[in-house]
Amino acid sequence: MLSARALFGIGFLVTSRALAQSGGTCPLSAAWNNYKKDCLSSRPASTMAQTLRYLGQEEAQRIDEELFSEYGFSVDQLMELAGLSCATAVTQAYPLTSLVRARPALLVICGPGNNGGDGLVCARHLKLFGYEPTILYPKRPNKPLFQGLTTQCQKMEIPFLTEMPEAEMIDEAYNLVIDAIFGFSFKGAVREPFGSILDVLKKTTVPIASIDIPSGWDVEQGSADGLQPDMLISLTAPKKAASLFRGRYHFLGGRFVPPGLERKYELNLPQYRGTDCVLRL
Ligand SMILES: NC(=O)C1=CN([C@@H]2O[C@H](COP(=O)(O)OP(=O)(O)OC[C@H]3O[C@@H](n4cnc5c(N)ncnc54)[C@H](OP(=O)(O)O)[C@@H]3O)[C@@H](O)[C@H]2O)[C@@H](O)CC1
Ligand SMILES: [K+]
Repeated sequence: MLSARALFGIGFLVTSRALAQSGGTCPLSAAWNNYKKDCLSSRPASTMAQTLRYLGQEEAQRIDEELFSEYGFSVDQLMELAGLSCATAVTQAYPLTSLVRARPALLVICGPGNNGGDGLVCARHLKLFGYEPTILYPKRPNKPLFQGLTTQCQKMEIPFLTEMPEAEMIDEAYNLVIDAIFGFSFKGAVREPFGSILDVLKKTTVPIASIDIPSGWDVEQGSADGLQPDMLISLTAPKKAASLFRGRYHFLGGRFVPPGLERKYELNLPQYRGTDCVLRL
């Protein structure tokens, strides 16, 4: 038997196009809207917010290493789950029907490490979900993992830009920028070409969704004059700087933490709902 959520999903897909054209409403879309509203408005109890651990940089890196060394995961496995979480969170915060541009165009900016890899996976899933991502990937590591992810995006017919557009052009063409430039290994002053890219992003008015950490922020201290994203998707557990996030949507994703690891680091992760891979914090 199909779950209520699955029925809502099917109904949403079938009816959204017709409703967009007619401007009408129907009980099914009203039910879906209620479900969505419920997801978006369900903030955790204050006790949960108090106990969820916000990780320091070294701790986040240690957890990452343990997932691979002691728990037997591979990077591409966790990256796939992380990127899928990010794409799913984007669909919840910015559903196709809510986008202001005629085309559901998004710009995904990918950095040189695993955060950039999450961005490539996220872009691929967003394309499957009906969005039109375009990728900027200026510094590509010479490793099979990233080459494979790039090929997959190319085969999904996702265009790649050769240079960063001007801020005005981004505001005109895209509904959202996905910031997959730096994650929890970022340190020190930003080096080129990412300094110029972040300068342009700071001038844009289009919402920014940051994966794991707003890029350019110190992982623990944040950055007063840095990016101010509208959305943050914290992976595994939020990092300390996430307590300074002031945007509208903070999601937790990366539902892959084994119980022993959660206990060891006292992560106190909140309960995800049902089979969801993301949770709004
Ligand atoms: N366990 C989890 O939760 C999982 C985490 N995952 C994801 O991995 C992310 C962490 O990935 P990561 O460790 O590869 O590092 P990341 O932050 O992408 O950047 C490293 C790159 O940035 C560069 N760089 C650094 N500082 C710089 C500067 N100042 N200016 C310019 N460049 C600078 C640095 O260059 P280098 O120092 O090597 O020259 C290197 O190339 C994490 O946030 C999450 O998104 C998932 O994929 C899987 C499960
Ligand atoms: K980021």
